[in-house]
Amino acid sequence: MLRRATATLKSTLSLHITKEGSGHNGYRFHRFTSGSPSQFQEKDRVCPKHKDTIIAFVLGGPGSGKGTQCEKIVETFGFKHLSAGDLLRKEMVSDSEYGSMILDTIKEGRIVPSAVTVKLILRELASGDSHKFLIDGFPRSEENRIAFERITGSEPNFVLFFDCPEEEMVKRVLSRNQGRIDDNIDTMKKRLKIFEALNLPVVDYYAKKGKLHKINAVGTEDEVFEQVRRVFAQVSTVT
Ligand SMILES: Nc1ncnc2c1ncn2[C@@H]1O[C@H](COP(=O)(O)OP(=O)(O)OP(=O)(O)O)[C@@H](O)[C@H]1O
Ligand SMILES: Nc1ccn([C@H]2C[C@H](O)[C@@H](COP(=O)(O)O)O2)c(=O)n1
Ligand SMILES: [Mg+2]
Repeated sequence: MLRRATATLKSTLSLHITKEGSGHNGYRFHRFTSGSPSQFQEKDRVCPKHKDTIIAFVLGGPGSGKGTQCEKIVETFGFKHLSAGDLLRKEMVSDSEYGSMILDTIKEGRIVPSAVTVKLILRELASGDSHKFLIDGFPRSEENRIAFERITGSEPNFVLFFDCPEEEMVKRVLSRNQGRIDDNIDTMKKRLKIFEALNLPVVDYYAKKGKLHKINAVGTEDEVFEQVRRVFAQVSTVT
């Protein structure tokens, strides 16, 4: 039987979790004592305890269509969608002490420190009773990946990668029209460089582990989703 969460997330970079407990979905919390991911120890772990927990990371360059496809996956396969970018934007406009740091980082197309992003993701993983998660736009770097794996002690079940030519990504971002501060050509150029330098190594890492499902992101939304559907049919037989 699942117990009610009693964990309190203290709003600090050091990710202190002051009480032990578990969420409806079985995420257990342990006491955090350290600040940097490299300092996390075995006892600091936040573990998915629900035996059927499924975590899929959703990767791809800026504008490759991650968010669009995640919405379709939610409708069709009932996953909970966590967008790291959306969580950071929400945190940015809240009263958070990290607000201005997140704003500056996103404007410059850089990556927010993992301690902040992982904390926001863990909070979502532990809330509600879902146990099937799409984590969109994360990990964006090896630092993100290592922090998540150290803290949760778990790896994604599988990883989707939306492969899209730069030219197409630029076209999509510049016509997105959602008022995002990073949807301009200067920030986009920086985001593409960061994507290549920091995110592609993560993509390679999961490819080598046999967890990566590469999707051709060029085509209509429905054409792309047909490929996604095939991946879910395949993984549902092995997860
Ligand atoms: N297959 C597609 N063909 C054409 N346009 C698309 C396609 N998929 C998504 N788009 C459009 O491209 C834009 C970017 O898509 P989306 O926001 O899903 O990308 P993203 O990968 O989440 O980007 P970001 O990393 O910047 O959040 C949106 O305006 C969306 O409507
Ligand atoms: N793991 C992440 C995810 C996102 N960010 C920041 C930097 C991105 O450019 C921005 C927007 O993310 P998106 O909505 O495009 O997924 O948010 C980050 O620092 N770390
Ligand atoms: Mg997105």
